[in-house]
Amino acid sequence: MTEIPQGESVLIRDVEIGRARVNIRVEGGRIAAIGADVGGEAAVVIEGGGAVALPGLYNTHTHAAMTLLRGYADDMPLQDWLSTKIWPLEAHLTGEDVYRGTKLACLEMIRSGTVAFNDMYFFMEDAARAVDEMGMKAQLAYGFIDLFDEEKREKEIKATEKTVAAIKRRGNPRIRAAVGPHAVYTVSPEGLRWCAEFSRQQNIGIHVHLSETEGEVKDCIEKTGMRPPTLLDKCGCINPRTVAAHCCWLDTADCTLLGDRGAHASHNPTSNMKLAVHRAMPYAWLKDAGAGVCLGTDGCASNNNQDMFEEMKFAALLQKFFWNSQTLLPAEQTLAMATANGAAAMGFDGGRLEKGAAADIVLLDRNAACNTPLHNPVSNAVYSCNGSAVTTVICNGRILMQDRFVPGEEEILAGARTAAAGLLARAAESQTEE
Ligand SMILES: C[C@H]1O[C@@H](n2cnc3c(N)ncnc32)[C@H](O)[C@@H]1O
Ligand SMILES: [Zn+2]
Repeated sequence: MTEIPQGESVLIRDVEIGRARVNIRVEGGRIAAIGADVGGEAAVVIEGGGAVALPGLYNTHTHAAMTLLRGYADDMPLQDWLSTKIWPLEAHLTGEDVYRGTKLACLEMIRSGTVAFNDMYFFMEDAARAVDEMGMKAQLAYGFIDLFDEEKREKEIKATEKTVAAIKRRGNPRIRAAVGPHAVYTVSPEGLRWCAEFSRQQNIGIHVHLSETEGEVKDCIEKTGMRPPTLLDKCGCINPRTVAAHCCWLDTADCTLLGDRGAHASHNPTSNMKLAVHRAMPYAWLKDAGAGVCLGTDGCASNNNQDMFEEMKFAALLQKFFWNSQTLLPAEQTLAMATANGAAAMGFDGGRLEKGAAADIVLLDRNAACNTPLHNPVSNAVYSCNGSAVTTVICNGRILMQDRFVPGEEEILAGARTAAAGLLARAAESQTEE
């Protein structure tokens, strides 16, 4: 088999949702019916054999093509890591690299049950091509970094306009454009204001890094007299279309601001622990304030994989550990962060196993060790399994993986290896020229 048979109608027979054994009928990319008696003719029939069914996972913060940088620079402080290792290597990236790196990220995400991701990177037209081919959903933003320089700002504005136009031109409802002002320490207030205005005009999302480190907050206060969320808000960047990644160093007033504006905070516990940002996103304050709280992996240079099952476990554990509470972020809420909340943050209709919702469905091996015994499928999904328990993934009714088969896997891996080697060779060559 080189392709997976697809059809307008899909019948998934005998899966477990909660404590019930049911069938799921998919029509035209949506869930048409769920129930023990659901049946009828279908173009494609999947035998679940009692597999655990979950909603597809939504990864709300990543830099997908950074798969190519996996293992390139570890165990360093964040600013040092970005400025001495990551940015110098990224300067050598090509569109083809981003295409191949994003294909690898999609493969990894599909294999671990993710159907949609929120991406901020460069050469996003090439990322869009990768997403299109892989059948996932994504919100793609060009990483806007003007470094407080006017000339650079003009270039970033042009690059953002070009990216958004190209993505919109595709007319693919699975692929959305967003603006991506990187952070308050890399984008001038003028740049932030332009991003806010452009996203309003274009009716697209905003994807930004926010209050990741204590240093970021201190510097921002010193320079502007404002905490990062207030500065972003003054520039128009905090609203219901905003996904703010990290949000580690928020105080209660910051959380109230995000909640009042209806913005979304993407928790990235693995990256935060690895980069030792020394504080966990205040989940309880954000939730009390009414902000959206969702979950992301961050890029592979700080994670170093794209497995949202691992991310769920780390989120639930980090919250408990850091805030010293055994009851904080229970399994059900963790799964909601990774599914329905993520879909809401990205403006997609999905992440729910309900009639009428987009058919984003993930099946987990019922007989895997991590699912044995099956007292509580949600507990197993969050605390016991990782992405390798996933056997079948459906996104908007299209089957992206069936019985652990993803079309084109070998070529994707070979392409990414070649791209990664080429990238490092170009960087080394330019060093010897200097
Ligand atoms: C879009 C830009 O964001 C950078 N990037 C990757 N990981 C992080 C992080 N944890 N914090 C800030 N920036 C990051 C990418 O390396 C790229 O330069
Ligand atoms: Zn990031």
